[in-house]
Amino acid sequence: MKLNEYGVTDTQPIVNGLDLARVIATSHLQYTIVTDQGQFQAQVSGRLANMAIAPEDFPTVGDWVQVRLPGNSSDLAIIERFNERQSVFLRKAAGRRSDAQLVAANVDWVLLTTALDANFNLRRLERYLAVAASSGAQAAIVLTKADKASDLPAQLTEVKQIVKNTPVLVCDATQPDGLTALAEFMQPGLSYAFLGSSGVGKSTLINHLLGSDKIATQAVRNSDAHGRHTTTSRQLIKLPNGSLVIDTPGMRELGLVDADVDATFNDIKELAKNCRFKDCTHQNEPGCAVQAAISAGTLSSERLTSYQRLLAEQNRNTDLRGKARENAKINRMFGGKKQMKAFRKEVQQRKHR
Ligand SMILES: Nc1nc2c(ncn2[C@@H]2O[C@H](COP(=O)(O)OP(=O)(O)OP(=O)(O)O)[C@@H](O)[C@H]2O)c(=O)[nH]1
Ligand SMILES: [Zn+2]
Repeated sequence: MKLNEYGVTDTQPIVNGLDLARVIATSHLQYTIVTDQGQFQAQVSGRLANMAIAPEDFPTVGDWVQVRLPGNSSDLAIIERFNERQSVFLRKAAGRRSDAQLVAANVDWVLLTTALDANFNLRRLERYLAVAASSGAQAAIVLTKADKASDLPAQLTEVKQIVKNTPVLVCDATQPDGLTALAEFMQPGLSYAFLGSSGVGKSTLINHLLGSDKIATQAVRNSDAHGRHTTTSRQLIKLPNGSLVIDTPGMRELGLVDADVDATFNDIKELAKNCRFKDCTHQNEPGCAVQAAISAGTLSSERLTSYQRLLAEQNRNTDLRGKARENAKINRMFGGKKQMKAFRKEVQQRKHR
């Protein structure tokens, strides 16, 4: 097994005695990693676990890590360090928790997938573009189900207006050569992730790309430290052409925890520079250049609404994430907010003695 089959080898210096590895699956706090020596089950070192305060402080699929390999191959490898992440995908944790969950790291290209059938939705594409813009990964658009397109040329024109220079790939899984454009786009050694809502055809695409290697999406069995067999689903999938697909469950339902809405709507940002008021909300202020563009037909009012909605959602989530991190820190350092206040009071009183 060669590690460089699992991605473009990272160039950060490796500490003496440690080995470079890539995380290919996670399951609770256990990780499946690949090194030049082969595949191992791993856990994080006590030092890393102690320093961690938020989910993004733990390894995730796609991470490059430095590990101490076990003497005995049935023992766990220990993850001692992280290498710097080139891209990160976060989502809002389920339920009432305002926390973020880390979904994947070091994706080179995020493939924003949307269907050309009745579910075709430009607003959803704008949302995905905003997530991609803040992730550190490059974005491409994958349009699926071309056989069900209502008007392919018109739909393509609409997409291109929104995405500017982002590559656009059209797929039809019902045709023998319907995925050629996508397959040719994907390069060996680079990591890709499909981002798109349920039913747009992501699994279908991955299975077609896997061809006769379909087996690779099935669960892998590993022995853990105690000789028990654990089953983890493989989340970093090697395609026959050498490219890699990161397909973690959370990748399919990203919210806007981390998004760059402004980057995606820089046409509106540019227009807004000409509004009379600096804090114009583009609703009914006099001298609003954005409303003027809508009246002139050069900007659609749907796009403005989409921008404002996404911006509000982004601001809400950014606040939540900052607060969640802050609370986690306080709990770790003081045991809670009350204890922190008591501690501060104590320090103040000492100063005055
Ligand atoms: N007509 C048509 N149907 C397709 C095409 N690609 C996929 N489908 C169908 O669309 C449905 C959903 O496809 P999936 O690949 O399961 O979609 P998914 O995005 O992986 O969905 P989740 O697993 O829920 O995230 C299936 O019934 C596919 O057969 C296509 O190019 N044309
Ligand atoms: Zn305005």
